[in-house]
Amino acid sequence: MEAILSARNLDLYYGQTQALKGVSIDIPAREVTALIGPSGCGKSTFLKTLDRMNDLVPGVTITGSVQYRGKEIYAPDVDVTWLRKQIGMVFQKPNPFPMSIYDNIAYGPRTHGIRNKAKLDEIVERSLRGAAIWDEVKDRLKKSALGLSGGQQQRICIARALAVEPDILLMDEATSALDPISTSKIEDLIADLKNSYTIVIVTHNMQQATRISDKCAFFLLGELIEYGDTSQLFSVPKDKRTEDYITGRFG
Ligand SMILES: Nc1ncnc2c1ncn2[C@@H]1O[C@H](COP(=O)(O)OP(=O)(O)OP(=O)(O)O)[C@@H](O)[C@H]1O
Repeated sequence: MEAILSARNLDLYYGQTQALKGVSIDIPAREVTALIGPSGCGKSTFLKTLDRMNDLVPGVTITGSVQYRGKEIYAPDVDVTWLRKQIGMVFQKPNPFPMSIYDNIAYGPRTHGIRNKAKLDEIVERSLRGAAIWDEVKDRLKKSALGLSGGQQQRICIARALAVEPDILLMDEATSALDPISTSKIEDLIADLKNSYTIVIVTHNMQQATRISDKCAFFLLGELIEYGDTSQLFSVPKDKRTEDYITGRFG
């Protein structure tokens, strides 16, 4: 297995409160890894450590190691802008910028210095196609992204993430605010995207984890309890606590 992201003995404290306890994990390239576990167990915190989003939170202390393609992402010489270009994030609530669909997608490439109109047009079309929303928006690219439905807005956010050609996509409960049809479209999209990208998702929905993930990691109270192939984790969990969680005995 080629690990694209590896955490070792990762501890994270918010002030005095320990939210991650000695997490060690190898996340494979071009697969979907799902992080599951009850509310407050540290799933989002762990996801955010992977592109250093916790750095912005005052009072956070992080020890241990996270490597992206063998490079320590917490090393002092790491350019966080570069890191976040490699590792994109899609949030729970669709958050398109208050601007046109076109400008939403062109935003990232423009900040990275691309000005050429033909080049931007190409990136916008490729990204919207990649996020399976081109046909729905191609005739209204100059209209505000805020006029789209929630499910469409979320695909715009995925397209915006794809526009800077990331290596990895992190998704924090990216479908929990969406209706079942939009959810199913995004799940289909994730299945397509894993041919080209590594995807790590946080989900509360265990059916979703079984439908779309290859690997699954179960967290409890900041600890990684069990990690393995999704089919195995859900059919023959190794740890009693995993079994209790997936059978609905708690959480
Ligand atoms: N910015 C913060 N400051 C202080 N404590 C925080 C902060 N963010 C999260 N926590 C705490 O860290 C722990 C883990 O939270 P986290 O959001 O990572 O859990 P989660 O598993 O993603 O939960 P949920 O499923 O409810 O989103 C919780 O106890 C939470 O209260």
